Amino acid sequence: MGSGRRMKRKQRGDIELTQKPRKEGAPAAKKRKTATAKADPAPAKKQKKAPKPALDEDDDEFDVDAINSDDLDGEGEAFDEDSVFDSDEEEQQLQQQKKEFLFSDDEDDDSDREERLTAANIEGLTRKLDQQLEEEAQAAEAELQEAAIQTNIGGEDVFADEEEGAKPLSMLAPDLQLLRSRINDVIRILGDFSKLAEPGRSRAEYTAQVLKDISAYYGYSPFMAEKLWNLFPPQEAYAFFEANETPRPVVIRTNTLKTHRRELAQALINRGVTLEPVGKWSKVGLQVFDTTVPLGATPEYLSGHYILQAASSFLPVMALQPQPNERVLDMASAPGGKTTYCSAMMNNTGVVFANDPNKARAKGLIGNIHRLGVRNTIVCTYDAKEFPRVMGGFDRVLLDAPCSGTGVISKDPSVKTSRTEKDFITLPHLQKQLLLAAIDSVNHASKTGGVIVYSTCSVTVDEDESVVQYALRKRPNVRLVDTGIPFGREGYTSYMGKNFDASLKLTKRFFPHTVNMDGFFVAKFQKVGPSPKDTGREKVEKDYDMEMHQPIVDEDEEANGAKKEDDFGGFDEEEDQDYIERAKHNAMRRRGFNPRADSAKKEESKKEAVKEDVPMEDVPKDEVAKKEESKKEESKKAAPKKSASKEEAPKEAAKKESSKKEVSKKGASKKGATKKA
Ligand SMILES: C[S@@+](CC[C@H](N)C(=O)[O-])C[C@H]1O[C@@H](n2cnc3c(N)ncnc32)[C@H](O)[C@@H]1O
Repeated sequence: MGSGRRMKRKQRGDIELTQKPRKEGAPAAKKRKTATAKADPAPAKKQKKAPKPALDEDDDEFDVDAINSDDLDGEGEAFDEDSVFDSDEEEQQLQQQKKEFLFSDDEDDDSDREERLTAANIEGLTRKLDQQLEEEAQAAEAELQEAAIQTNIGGEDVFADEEEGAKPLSMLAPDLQLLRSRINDVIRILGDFSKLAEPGRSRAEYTAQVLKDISAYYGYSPFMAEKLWNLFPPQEAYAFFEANETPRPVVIRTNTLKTHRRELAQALINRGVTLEPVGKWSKVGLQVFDTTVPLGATPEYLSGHYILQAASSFLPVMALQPQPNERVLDMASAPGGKTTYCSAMMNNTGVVFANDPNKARAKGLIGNIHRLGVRNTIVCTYDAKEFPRVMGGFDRVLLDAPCSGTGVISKDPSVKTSRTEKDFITLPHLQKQLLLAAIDSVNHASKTGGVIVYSTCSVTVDEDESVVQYALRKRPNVRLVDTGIPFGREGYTSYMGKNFDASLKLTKRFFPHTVNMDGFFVAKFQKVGPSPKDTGREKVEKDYDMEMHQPIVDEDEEANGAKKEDDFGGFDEEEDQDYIERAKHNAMRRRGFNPRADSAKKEESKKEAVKEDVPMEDVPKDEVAKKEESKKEESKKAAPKKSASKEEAPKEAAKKESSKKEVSKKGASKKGATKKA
């Protein structure tokens, strides 16, 4: 079987993030066949059976035996060769799946208990598997035929068509079969260059050829093809490009504010949805294999029991680990998959500031917040670079940064051609600014947190490791810590001649071809000291700490107390001003604002008020005296001018006289009203 289809099959089934549906302790070795499949290909049908997902937590690998059996270079990682199932083993496994369906990692107290899948779900799953097997058998047949007709590009003579005077392939409508075959050949040669390369041909020539073919075959701009190619050894780059051609599994996140995963699974199974837990690593995710109902319109969806959310999008929140009663900032939050997950993890306590400057997207965010019954969120629409000037002192900050989207090409193929070199300058620039703002917004002295998580759905080093490296350099008061995510690949510590801090290996990369998730990057920082260059920011953190250690007076009690006295006494603004101020103060604290910052602002504006012409009762008495003095001075100076414009003077005087009357009338009626009451 050719590499392409075998990998596709793998993406559908073999490399999946779902938990292995076998009894705890059953030998893991059962699931796969090994390199014999390569050396001595079994009949296609046999090889293609049993695509059931089976991935342990550390299965961050993929099958490239289809391409080349050589180990990966550089980082010493090897491709997972044993991805092909033996038909007998498959059968056993299938039987076992039918018997068992584990919700062992469910969120309830009986967390490791095995639960049986309902008959309906088994049936659905089996039907789906049968269908897959059927499709794969057909694909294998087609591939055999295809192999039989492949004669004109063969062996290692990958430059043949260019040289023999024939029109280069690039000038013809692309013959996909030929391109694919040549890509395969060149990848194989690059994998064992000294043995397989044509004498006199350089590696660069082969690379240029394969990049041209990849651009044509998969539809990337030459720039993007090269950028992504450079991330991996040749065999793996090929697997990456292939994986971008197939959609990732549909995953939903259980909203634990409203239901439990087991209940939700049962409800959806009853509606004809075939699903299973997304993997041992998540207690809330469900992978959907098949559905007879639209997942965005079920009663469970509409009543907020789940949200459609890519598995990769769980990861930054899992790394962030927001705790109940904390104060969290989600800097770039729309449409809110991660915000609402934070709220669920915090059990609707504390406060999450969900920020996104894109107002149209913020509407979607608000919609999700309402639908999912989230009540601890404040939505704001700042450019996140404005933080922490807007507010600081957070326990945790999530920056799920705007990015080029090179990790989600299967969802948005326009990324293949729309991104230019300029994007990989401007986006990292913005990401660096945002990450510094995220760091400076966190309270390093937070008793529970002091954590910043930076994530992107891009796989380019410019937007990931380079940004993190920049932040480490600019903010020595943060250090990288383990993300706590049990799978994924370590971040790069060196790339194309650039060396990064050794701690970069604590960051995590996720690739479509390794874990069958969207490409993603996650870095977790711990803030260990105040931001050094900005004492103002330190003060914000100190102020916030002091505020948080004073008891919050219950606003309702206060209001009731005030009302009791108020029943017949009328509303005297001056007398109640104290209550109003205190209530405002408490309300601000509850919402996470620093009331002191506000009172500092008020002081400022009082000073301003002296300069401007504002009502005297709003200005402190000594300021009033000063103001009176300066007014007298001013009127002395202005006197000659006034007499110069004689015609204006009477009108002005009349106006002032009538406005004085207005004011005194209003004052009288106000006093009268108070008296009446
Ligand atoms: C990757 S998306 C966020 C997805 C979101 N975290 C979720 O899980 O649903 C990036 C977001 O960054 C926002 N964004 C762009 N520029 C920004 C800026 N200067 N400050 C804050 N957010 C920004 C975009 O509007 C976009 O919604």
